[in-house]
Amino acid sequence: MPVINTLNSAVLDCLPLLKLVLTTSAGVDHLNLAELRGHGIAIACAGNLFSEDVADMAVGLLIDVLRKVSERDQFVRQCLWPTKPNFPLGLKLSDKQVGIVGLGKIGSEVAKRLEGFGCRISYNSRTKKPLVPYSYYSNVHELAADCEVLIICCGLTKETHHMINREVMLALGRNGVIINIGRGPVIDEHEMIRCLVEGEIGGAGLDVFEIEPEVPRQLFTLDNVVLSPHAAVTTHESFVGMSKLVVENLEAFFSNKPSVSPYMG
Ligand SMILES: O=CC(=O)O
Repeated sequence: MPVINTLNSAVLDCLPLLKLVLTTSAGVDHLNLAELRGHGIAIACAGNLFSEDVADMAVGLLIDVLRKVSERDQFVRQCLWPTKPNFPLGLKLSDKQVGIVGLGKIGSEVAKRLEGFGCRISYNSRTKKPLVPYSYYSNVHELAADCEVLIICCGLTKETHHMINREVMLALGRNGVIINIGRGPVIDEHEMIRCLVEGEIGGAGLDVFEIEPEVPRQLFTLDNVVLSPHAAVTTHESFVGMSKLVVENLEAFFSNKPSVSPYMG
């Protein structure tokens, strides 16, 4: 798994006084956690600060793909409405069987929202959550086979890298939709593009990509794909919250108190 890890052991060896790494992201896949912990360095992150915004974005992308919002927008802007009134039909969101990959805070917020839309929810995660009412699948392939939509909410680790592979996408099927607001490399992007081009899956809403900010040009040509530049967290409110959280973490650190949002993974 390619990780741009600027805080490698050579750099950390030159920083013997470093005691805290404070990242403004919720994901920590850009950090070598074992290395930092080995050097006795604490890690603080955005914690759950962005979860609601990211969940909103997941639902927004899903509605966009199913109801062709961006595609219809282009249709109107390109003045095609008067000449071509029969725009292809969209798909209904209510009653969809939705599989959530990663039922942490973001996944749970997505589930909560989609329950409100009348969707049926199931999920895959490392372990079954004792208190949730949704069906649990220990195997993401089986989850995909039983769902019409897969929403990728998990973080990127060695275990989740390319977890959504060709077989999983084929199991999701020709009408299946993938939404990714987790991390690009959780999906085998090359295979996803092949599946989209060949009609082996129905569509995708993507906020994250394998090698950002490079987005494969083939995706630009596909009407059943909605693209966003890793922007799920970018609300005014989340940025104000993040500024506050950074200050709180620094104040805690310099007062010898525990981090306000320690990375617990
Ligand atoms: O992707 C955004 C984050 O991890 O905060």
